[in-house]
Amino acid sequence: MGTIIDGAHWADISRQETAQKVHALKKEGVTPHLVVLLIGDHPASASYVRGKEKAAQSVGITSDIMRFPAETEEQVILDTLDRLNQDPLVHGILVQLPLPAHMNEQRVVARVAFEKDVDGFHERNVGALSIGTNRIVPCTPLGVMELLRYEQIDLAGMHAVVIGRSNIVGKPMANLLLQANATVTICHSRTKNMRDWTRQADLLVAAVGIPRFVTADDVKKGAVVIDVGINRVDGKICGDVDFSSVESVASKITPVPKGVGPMTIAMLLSNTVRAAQMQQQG
Ligand SMILES: NC(=O)C1=CN([C@@H]2O[C@H](COP(=O)(O)OP(=O)(O)OC[C@H]3O[C@@H](n4cnc5c(N)ncnc54)[C@H](OP(=O)(O)O)[C@@H]3O)[C@@H](O)[C@H]2O)C=CC1
Ligand SMILES: Nc1nc(=O)c2c([nH]1)NC[C@@H]1CN(c3ccc(C(=O)N[C@@H](CCC(=O)O)C(=O)O)cc3)C=[N+]21
Repeated sequence: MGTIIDGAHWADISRQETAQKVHALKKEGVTPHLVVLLIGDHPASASYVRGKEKAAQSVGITSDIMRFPAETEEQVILDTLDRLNQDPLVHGILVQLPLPAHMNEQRVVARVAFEKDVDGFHERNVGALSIGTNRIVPCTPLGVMELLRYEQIDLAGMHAVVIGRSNIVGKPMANLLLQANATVTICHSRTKNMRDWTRQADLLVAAVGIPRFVTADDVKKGAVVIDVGINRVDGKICGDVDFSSVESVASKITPVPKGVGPMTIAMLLSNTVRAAQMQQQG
């Protein structure tokens, strides 16, 4: 039976490190400040955003949530972002996704000043990650890398298979694993005979968005399995991995909840401090 990776514990450790950095910044007269834009009434978003607010407070980061009705014109959001970009007291800006259908996600995300883009979604931050001059790295894949580091998993030479190629998770995840010298395979909805790939994985990262998509038959004995998925089934959240079957095959596995999710939030705080530090240094 595999060891369960305690994401809640590691997120706690990470937050303590971040709190110390916040303390040091405050001595220099800088209080890291995060602004979250919540547009529309996507039910999960409201609860995530409250979680972010609470976590920020716990490490001494101040935060504002700006709420906009779903029918808000995109221009209002763009103007708001322009103002926040100019405001020296704002260090981090996050636009909660998904956006209402009438908004152009790419255009909105591109409007956040890249220095304040604590999600790491701006093309400048994406480009930096891609050429290895990392600036701000997307929270979820960064959180996975931190978990692997805390668990002392040496990725060099490992075959890492990532299921999913989104800009938020799959692609940056693959880039980070490549930087850590893993051999990386990315699977997606057009991959043929996917099991042939996943069964070769020493590290398997599932970021698909389908409940319990990965089963024991997809996993090599002794593999490390990271479940990024957050799915709501019958009012409960579950991952993209069929935990009960895969647990007995994997050497280590993240649960859902209390796996990658809490690390994502911890990395948002860390990115906010990083952004404040970079703005402080000019
Ligand atoms: N824990 C956390 O902090 C976070 C969790 N999440 C969760 O992670 C999951 C993935 O999120 P995200 O990347 O944004 O999702 P997307 O829907 O943007 O991407 C899903 C990816 O999975 C691929 N895919 C879909 N169906 C299959 C299939 N049958 N076989 C193989 N690949 C498939 C898609 O392929 P294609 O490109 O071909 O369509 C796509 O690349 C979701 O459950 C989400 O809720 C997301 C962000 C943060
Ligand atoms: N601009 C933007 N940035 C994001 O980072 C972003 C986003 N939009 N939109 C939605 C996704 C999803 N996401 C999660 C973060 C934490 C948990 C989390 O902490 N989950 C807890 C459980 C929470 C619960 O019980 O509902 C856990 O896994 O233990 C989940 C999901 C960030 N996202």
